[in-house]
Amino acid sequence: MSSRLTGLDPNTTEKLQVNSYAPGEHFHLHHDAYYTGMPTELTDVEEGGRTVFPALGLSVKPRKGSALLWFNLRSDGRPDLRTLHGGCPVIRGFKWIANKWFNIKSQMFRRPCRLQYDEDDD
Ligand SMILES: O=C(O)CCC(=O)C(=O)O
Ligand SMILES: [Fe+2]
Repeated sequence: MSSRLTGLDPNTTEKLQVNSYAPGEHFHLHHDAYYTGMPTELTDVEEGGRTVFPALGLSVKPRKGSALLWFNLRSDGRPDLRTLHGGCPVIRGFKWIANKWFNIKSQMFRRPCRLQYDEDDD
């Protein structure tokens, strides 16, 4: 299912990773080394638990059944530093997410390294 949504090669993915956060729990700001992750929200959270991207000015409220997809690495394999993100503390309720990680290996045919240099990539 996730390879249909992402258009990526499903052969170099990690096993589905399920994480839960109780009230007060959070995930510090970080960059992920996988090519892309697709956290899928398994629950609605009463309050808090947003996923935030401070460099992009984005904050996303967890909603049951929704998935977030972004590319941590550029097509040349270097990290895209704009993807710094974290999970804000849950205030009320519980947050459960399932993460599907795609490695960059074998994605060169689906998302080839571009010949054109794009300044937006830096
Ligand atoms: O819980 C979140 O909103 C973010 C989770 C995350 O970034 C991760 O699992 O790598
Ligand atoms: Fe992450």
